[in-house]
Amino acid sequence: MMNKTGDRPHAPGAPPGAPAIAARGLTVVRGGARVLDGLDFAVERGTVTGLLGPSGCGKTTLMRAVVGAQARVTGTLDVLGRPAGSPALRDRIGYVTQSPSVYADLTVRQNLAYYAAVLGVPRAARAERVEATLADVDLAPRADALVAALSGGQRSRVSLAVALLGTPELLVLDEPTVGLDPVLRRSLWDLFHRLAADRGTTLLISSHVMDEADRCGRLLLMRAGRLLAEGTPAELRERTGGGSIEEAFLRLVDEGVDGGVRR
Ligand SMILES: Nc1ncnc2c1ncn2[C@@H]1O[C@H](COP(=O)(O)OP(=O)(O)OP(=O)(O)O)[C@@H](O)[C@H]1O
Repeated sequence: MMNKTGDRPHAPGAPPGAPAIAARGLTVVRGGARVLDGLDFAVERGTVTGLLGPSGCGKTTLMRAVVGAQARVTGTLDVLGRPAGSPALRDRIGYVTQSPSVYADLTVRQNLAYYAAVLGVPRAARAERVEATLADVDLAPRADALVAALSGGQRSRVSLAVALLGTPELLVLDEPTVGLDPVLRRSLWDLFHRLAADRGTTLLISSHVMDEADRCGRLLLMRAGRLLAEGTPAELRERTGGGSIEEAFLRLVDEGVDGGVRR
C-alpha cells in the first residue's frame, strides 16, 4: 500500500513486523552534556510501554528524538521501520507534549474541527471523527466550552484528542496523567489499552510516578540518561525480587546497573 507521499510504508529491508521503535546506541547531547547515553531498546507494535524515571532523566528528550523533534541525535533510531524524523512518518505519529497546544479562545469542538481539517481528515468524515474522538477522551459534555474555561486535566485531554484525530500508529505521550484525579487517570489508562487492543496502536507513555508502572504492558526504566532495565512489570519485579516497581528501580540503582559506582 502506498501512502500520500508515494513512499512505501516500510523502509527497504524493514519487515512489516519490525518494532515500532528500535534504538541502538541512541545518544543525545544537550548543552554539552550527554542527556541520553547509548540507549539500546525496542518497543514492540501494539504495546502500551511506560517510560519511567525521575525528573530530568531524559524522558522528554527520548520522546523528542522518537518524533524527530530533537537535534544532535546520534546512534540508530528507527520508528515504524524508518529512520526517526523521516517526513513520511509525520502523519503516522501522534505526539502530546506536557504543555497543551490547543487554542484557548476556541471551544473544544472548534479546536478538533480545525485540527481535523489540518490533519487532512476528509471533509465528509470530519464531524463524525470529531464526535467519536470527543467521546474517546470523555469530553463530549464540554464540547462547547472554551478551552480557556477548562481545567488543566481537561485541557490536556483536548491535546490528546487532537493527537487521536489523525489515527496515528504510534502515540507518544509525555506525562499525560500528571495532575489528574485517580478516576480520570484510570479512564485514560483504559483508553490507552483500548487503542492498543482495538486499533493496534503503539503507545509510549512517560511518567515520573512509579505507581503508574503496573498500568503498562512493558516498561523502560531510565535514570540519568541511561536505560536501567526493560521488561514487563512482572519480569522486572522477579529480576530484582522487589515488591513494587519503585523498589525494583531502587534495587537496580543500588546494583549500579546504570554504570554508576558498583559496591
Ligand atoms: N535545552 C536544553 N539545554 C541543555 N540541557 C537541557 C535542555 N533541555 C533539557 N536539558 C537537560 O536534559 C536532561 C533531560 O531532560 P528531559 O526534559 O529530557 O528530562 P525528563 O526526564 O523529561 O524530565 P521531567 O520528568 O522533569 O520532564 C536534564 O538534565 C535537563 O536539564
